[in-house]
Amino acid sequence: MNKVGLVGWRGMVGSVLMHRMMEENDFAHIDAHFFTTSQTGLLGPDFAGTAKPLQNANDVKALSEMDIIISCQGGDYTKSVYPALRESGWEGYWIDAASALRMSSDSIIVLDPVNSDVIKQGLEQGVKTFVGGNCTVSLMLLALGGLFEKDLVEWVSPMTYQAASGAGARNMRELITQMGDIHASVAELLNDPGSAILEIDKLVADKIKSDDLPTDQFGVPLAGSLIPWIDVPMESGQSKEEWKAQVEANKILGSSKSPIPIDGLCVRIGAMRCHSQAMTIKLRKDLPVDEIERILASHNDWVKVIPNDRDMTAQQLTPVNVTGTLDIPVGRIRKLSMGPEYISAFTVGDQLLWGAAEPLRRMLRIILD
Ligand SMILES: NC(=O)C1=CN([C@@H]2O[C@H](COP(=O)(O)OP(=O)(O)OC[C@H]3O[C@@H](n4cnc5c(N)ncnc54)[C@H](OP(=O)(O)O)[C@@H]3O)[C@@H](O)[C@H]2O)C=CC1
Ligand SMILES: N[C@@H](CC(=O)OP(=O)(O)O)C(=O)O
Repeated sequence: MNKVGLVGWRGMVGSVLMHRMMEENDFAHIDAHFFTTSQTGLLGPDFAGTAKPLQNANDVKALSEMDIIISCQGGDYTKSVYPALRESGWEGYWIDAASALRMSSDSIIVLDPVNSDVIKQGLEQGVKTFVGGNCTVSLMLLALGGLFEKDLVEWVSPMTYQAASGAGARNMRELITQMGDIHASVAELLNDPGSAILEIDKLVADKIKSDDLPTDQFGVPLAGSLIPWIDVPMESGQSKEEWKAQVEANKILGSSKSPIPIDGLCVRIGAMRCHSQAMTIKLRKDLPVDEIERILASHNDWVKVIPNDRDMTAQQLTPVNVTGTLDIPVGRIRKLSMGPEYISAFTVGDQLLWGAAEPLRRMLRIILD
């Protein structure tokens, strides 16, 4: 059985990965070894049967005994350990959730329902480094996979509505704390049906702007507000999250030599773990909406076309409906007034499942099979 080293298994992404690996019985196919950067020697988890002491995730020699390593530990860890591991002569498979190695020429960004051909070819050519894509990119490609596969997309402008989880576990906690503090500041007035809504609104606005709302993680209030900037600035004026859309999507699709333009604004909103995206798409030709829907729906097992109907949209095309599932609903598909080749679409996906953990465990199974 292949020895598989798991690093970052107790973090947020890692925990979701462990849960999915248990659901899919992945541990029955591997000899799992658990590593840590901070708890070496403590008893590890029992996902794979018997719990064993945790190994040191910075010990290159111990890592080099693995056939496959999956890391959800983050980019700093990858940057510090991966080069030393490869320099030591290790030729195993490295599967990573972090962005650090995504754009390297010797890595492949994995999203097998969309790029199984690129993955297969890479494996045949001896590629050993496989990285999960940025969450918004993977979720967009799963939703629009049918149109990309048939080369029907001239360009896409995705405008995102990204959940707090993308910024990390502490940010999720901060969002909930902000929500609670805001509610607490007007709880008495809310309980009084005769109270004036403008008074409540003023107190809420004062609370959100006040220094006592916790903002250590996001830097500014998110509850009752939004943040139209994610990640660091690029010279182009894009945020790094916006820059990733085109470069990563085209690398996944294998179209980097003549890239499809993909660009829009990325916005953090007060959702918990589902990213949503409103997309303007220019098609290469005028297609009827029902044909577009058929192409989208038949691309993979997780995409689900939601008819452009008010009630169905409000019930099904939401973070609340999608959270904790692998579903990729896509709806609001209609022609835009700019012309017959212009369509809108809206999609939602769980950014910890298809956005982070799921492509990694599927890559593991592809290597094992
Ligand atoms: N959050 C996201 O949406 C996405 C994240 N990623 C990538 O995954 C990386 C990890 O992200 P994420 O899972 O959110 O990070 P977390 O902060 O949840 O976990 C990272 C590591 O922190 C250590 N840690 C310290 N204290 C605790 C604690 N109380 N509970 C759990 N872990 C603890 C663990 O390492 P140890 O056991 O060694 O101490 C853990 O593996 C990111 O840096 C990013 O590169 C990729 C896609 C999406
Ligand atoms: N940046 C994403 C989450 C993430 O971890 O992205 P990446 O894997 O590209 O670093 C967000 O904030 O929603």
